[in-house]
Amino acid sequence: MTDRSGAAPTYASPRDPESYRAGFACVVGRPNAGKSTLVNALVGTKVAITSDRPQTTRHTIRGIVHRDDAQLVLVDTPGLHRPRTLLGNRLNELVIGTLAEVDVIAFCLPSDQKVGPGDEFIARTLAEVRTPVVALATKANLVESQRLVQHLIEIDRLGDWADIVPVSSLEDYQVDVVADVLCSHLPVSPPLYPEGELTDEPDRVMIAELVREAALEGVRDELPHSLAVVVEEMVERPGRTEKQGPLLDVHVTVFVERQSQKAIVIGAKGSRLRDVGTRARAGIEALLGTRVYLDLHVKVAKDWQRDPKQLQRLGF
Ligand SMILES: Nc1nc2c(ncn2[C@@H]2O[C@H](COP(=O)(O)OP(=O)(O)OP(=O)(O)O)[C@@H](O)[C@H]2O)c(=O)[nH]1
Repeated sequence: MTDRSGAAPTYASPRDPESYRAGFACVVGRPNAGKSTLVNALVGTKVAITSDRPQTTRHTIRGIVHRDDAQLVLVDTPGLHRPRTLLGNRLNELVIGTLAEVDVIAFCLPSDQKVGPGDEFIARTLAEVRTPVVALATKANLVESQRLVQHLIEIDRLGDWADIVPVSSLEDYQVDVVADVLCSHLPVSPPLYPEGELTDEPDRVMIAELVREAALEGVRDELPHSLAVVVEEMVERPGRTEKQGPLLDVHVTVFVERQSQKAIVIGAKGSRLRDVGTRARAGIEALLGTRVYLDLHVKVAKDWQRDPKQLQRLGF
């Protein structure tokens, strides 16, 4: 693969090629289990989008952990959940396909919640693939030690795990242990990606996620499941002087399912959409390192979650 500038990539020179490991890990768990936060803690910078609302991670986002002894490529999956709509089905197909291809799976089970039917569903799915699974008691800082022990026992009963590790991504408790354990399951291999690369997610997907995150912020209804974002076009504005500097025009469409949801996203006299645009633009400028003019449109695509044609158009 080539990097964005087109220059020849520099690969890490492993200290000991005989023992250097590299491979893929997939992070699964029910919605809100702490998957994205774990990926960010492992990689050490924000690559996946977190929110306190379930299922905000629609796309598979990779973060890459570079170590002296290993390179761990993390695949952050959408919430693995029981399919209710066609979208749910597609997501689960995507997740299962990914599970079979990776070298190790991290299964997140939040310590502040009992092991439940959602976790059992995922455990059954994991039992179908041969990939080793490391079970993680996430958000360990949220509970007393007695409750944590109980949680670890419940996890142990749930399936056949390669390891079980309690972790808190926010408190940086045992994040390094999780990295060690995941790396121990990778094959001996030269590095797969150039050093310093954190994510190979295309800019468009990251931009769409930034807009989606901004559009969801503070909305207290069922919008998360009804919102999809498409980056239609990214073009450099012609005729800019050197003094003005480059400006990138980014045209984005936010799809909602119903007219009422469109009104929520736009807000009174467009006030909310302007805020969404301002927040998202700041993130996009930070991501791309250039000034951006963000053009946001909200469109109603009726029942897009259930319509195969619409799903394809929206990139699912
Ligand atoms: N206290 C505490 N909260 C955490 C920890 N890890 C994650 N959280 C919180 O749990 C919530 C969900 O975390 P995410 O990382 O977005 O969860 P996710 O599994 O990626 O969620 P989906 O994308 O919905 O599947 C967020 O509000 C996080 O801040 C932790 O170690 N301690």
